[in-house]
Amino acid sequence: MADASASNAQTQNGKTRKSLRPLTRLLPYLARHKVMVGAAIAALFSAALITLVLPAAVRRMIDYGFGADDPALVNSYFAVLIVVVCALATASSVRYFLVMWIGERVVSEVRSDVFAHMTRLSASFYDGAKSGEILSRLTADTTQIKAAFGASASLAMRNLIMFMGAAVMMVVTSPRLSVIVLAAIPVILIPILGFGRQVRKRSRFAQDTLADASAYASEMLGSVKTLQAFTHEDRSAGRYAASVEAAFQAARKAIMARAALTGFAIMVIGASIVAVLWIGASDVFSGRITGGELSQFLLYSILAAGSLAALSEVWGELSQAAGAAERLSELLDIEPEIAAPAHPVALPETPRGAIHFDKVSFAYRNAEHMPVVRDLDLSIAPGETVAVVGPSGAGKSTLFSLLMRFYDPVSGAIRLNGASLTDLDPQDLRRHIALVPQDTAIFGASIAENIAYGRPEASREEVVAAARAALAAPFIDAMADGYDTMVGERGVTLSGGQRQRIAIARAVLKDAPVLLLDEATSALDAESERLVQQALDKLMEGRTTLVIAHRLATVLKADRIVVMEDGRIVETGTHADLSAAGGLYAKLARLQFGAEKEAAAV
Ligand SMILES: Nc1ncnc2c1ncn2[C@@H]1O[C@H](COP(=O)(O)OP(=O)(O)OP(=O)(O)O)[C@@H](O)[C@H]1O
Repeated sequence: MADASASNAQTQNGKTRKSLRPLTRLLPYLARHKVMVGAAIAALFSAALITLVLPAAVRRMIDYGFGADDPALVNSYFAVLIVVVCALATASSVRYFLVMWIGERVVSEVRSDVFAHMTRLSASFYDGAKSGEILSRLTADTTQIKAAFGASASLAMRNLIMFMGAAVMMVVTSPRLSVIVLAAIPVILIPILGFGRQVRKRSRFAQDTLADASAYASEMLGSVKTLQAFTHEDRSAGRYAASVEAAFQAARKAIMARAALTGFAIMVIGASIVAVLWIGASDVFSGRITGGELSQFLLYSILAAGSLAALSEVWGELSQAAGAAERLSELLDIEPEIAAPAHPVALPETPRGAIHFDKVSFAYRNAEHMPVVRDLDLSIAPGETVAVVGPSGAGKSTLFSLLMRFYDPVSGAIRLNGASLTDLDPQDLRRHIALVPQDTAIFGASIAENIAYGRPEASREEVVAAARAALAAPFIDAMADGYDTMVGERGVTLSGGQRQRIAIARAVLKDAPVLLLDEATSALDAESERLVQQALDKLMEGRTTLVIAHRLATVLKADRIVVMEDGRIVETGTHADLSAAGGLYAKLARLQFGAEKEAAAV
């Protein structure tokens, strides 16, 4: 799989980038707005053509208007000029509106598509990706594309039309002088292409560096308390500054290449204009052309030169946007590993869930040589509660991930209600499972919205009922705005016990037949733990429950205890059986629950 950082490295060597071709990826977005694009092109053509009329009008004024010594004629020329100027103003403003509209429209659709795509990528992609870097692609790269599709593309087209029109008119006005000017064009164009490649390479590098810096910033700001606790302020600031500096240096090089390109273009163009004036002036003296014709020619050559200079700048910008489009394409090209099959089986509905692990083996992709689950067989009857215990790193949470189909087993099969998970639509599967994780994700929204995450269409009454069932209602009612209280980003304003009860309320609302509980006791005081335990007991009633158990109360209540070690099930039975057997469970129970027993005895 091409993870984000690996693909950076792959494209940084420049092999895959030679042209503006990545921009073609965006053409389907333009195709959705054919009318606006057509109107923009029409406005663009009109504005360019009107501009091309101006020098001819000036020439007629000089040669006939002033020469004819007829004020009425001069007046009519000026009147026509005003009309031309009005038409130019209208066409230009319409062009500006349409072109900018298209830029904004396309980029908002690209952003939505990239985000939607990212939400579907599998867990294994995120194991190796940096969310900050992806965020940078979503914002910085799309902004560059907006510039390209808005201003730059229209500038390019306008200047191309202007250049071609002006060049034709130059030849019409004076073929002799045109030869001098047109001879300079290849001298300008060839270096432009060379510089363009340089700019593209360097700006891609600048964007990549910036994305790395963003990834670092978002990670550090996300755990700012740890950062401050270890007094890493200066070190982190230094590291970020160094990344930003590297991005600046890369950008500086890109700017230098562009500056050199602009200077070079202006020099060659200016020199050829001076040469034209020189020769043209002597032609006027010798009567080969009129003063008006020379003015007209000069205006056209200035237009042509201006367009060419603008084109060289636009080429740089479009190249930058091509780099950005390429980075986004890389993201869009990553296929989710876990996807619904072409013809997903509908999950057989039974009141509760029956789960089968059949010779399941699994290793994480980034540690393929280290199987985390080995040849595991486990059947859980509908409505049964199975407690999974085992030392840290035994593979307990991985079992949950496999059941939610965040990953697929390397071998073996997992079945829910008799259907293999790989035959199901993952969304259908996950609708049947409620997960209460160890570390609950709380979002920067209201308490009610956070609970409704379990079932977004739930009514306020249902949310309140779920909060009551999860014993979260008392602390929510005590808050200033009750269910409308906004919690800080990632729920920083809630305590550990409160967060867990919100997670339980979500699961209550989801009302799924299978419940996966990852117990966490470390964050809770005795009172909160009692409340959380009561809420969980209620939630487990009548559901098939798989619980990673850390509490004695849970294992005592479970129908069966499964003991895992090194990805294998090493013991199965009840608390009494396993304690008597004197194996791993007896040892774990002594260590883990011994203190609880003593506390209970006091
Ligand atoms: N995303 C991942 N990528 C690579 N390895 C992982 C990943 N998640 C977990 N592991 C590894 O898999 C092994 C099992 O982890 P798992 O979280 O399933 O254990 P656990 O029994 O739930 O442990 P704990 O009780 O400490 O939560 C560990 O060695 C861990 O390092």
